[in-house]
Amino acid sequence: MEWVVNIEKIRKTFCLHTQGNVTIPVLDEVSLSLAAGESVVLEGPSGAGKSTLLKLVYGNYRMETGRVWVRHQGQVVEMGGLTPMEVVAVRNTTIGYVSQFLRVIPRVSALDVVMEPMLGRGMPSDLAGQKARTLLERLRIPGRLWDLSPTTFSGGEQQRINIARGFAVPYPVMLLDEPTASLDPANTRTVCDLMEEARKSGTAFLGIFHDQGVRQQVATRSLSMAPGSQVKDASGGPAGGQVFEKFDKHSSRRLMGHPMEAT
Ligand SMILES: Nc1ncnc2c1ncn2[C@@H]1O[C@H](COP(=O)(O)OP(=O)(O)OP(=O)(O)O)[C@@H](O)[C@H]1O
Repeated sequence: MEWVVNIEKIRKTFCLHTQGNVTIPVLDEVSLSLAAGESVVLEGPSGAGKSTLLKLVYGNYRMETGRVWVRHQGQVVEMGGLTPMEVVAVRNTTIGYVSQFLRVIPRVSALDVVMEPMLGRGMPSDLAGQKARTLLERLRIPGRLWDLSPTTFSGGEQQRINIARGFAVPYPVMLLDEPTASLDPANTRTVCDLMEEARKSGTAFLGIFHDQGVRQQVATRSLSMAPGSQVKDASGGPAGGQVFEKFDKHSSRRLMGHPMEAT
């Protein structure tokens, strides 16, 4: 199937300039492609580089080597080669990102935070308001909070505002970094439902979920990231990429191999 994101041999090492130039190698020639309607879940121990990989795809970090190709409005673009304005354009229409933390803007109401991406795409405000209310209801945010700034909301409430905002408009690609971290089971189920609805409409997900039950529910494919792992393919030889273990939900088979391989 045609990819929407193609990560090609990316390498990332952090250098802590203020701490004696200590270097932290995180990603070593990681490759992965993501197709429309797929939900790829990244697994691996803390520090394996899962969040770093998402941030590289989103254009937050620069990679040392490698490329992140993205299909954006009929063109193929390479995230590392874009200007900041071009990165913003890709984020507005092609790649959505939901982390566990809401960047709260003081004095902007929860309803406005959720409506903003819809208004940004030209949706009339009455329709945007209606859709925002539906999302807030689905995510069980009490109506008395809708007109308040989320500044004082609980961690879980802020996280649900973030999710409502993230799912307010459709994106071909969504990056999810622990979006259910502080949620109760009912709201976690709602997030899984929102993901499934979007996936069926063609959204490709690349996500991190520490809850194994959520991972099993949402993944169509799982990739295991091993920090500092040797570079091997399924036959044990060099593959030019970090080892990933793949689990194909539909075939219920465990596969070992290079992540660029088709599943
Ligand atoms: N901005 C940064 N500057 C320096 N080092 C960083 C930075 N971001 C991440 N790291 C380091 O990179 C490594 C990978 O971090 P990352 O957050 O990607 O791991 P993770 O697999 O998402 O972990 P977790 O499951 O704990 O969230 C860690 O050792 C971390 O200290």
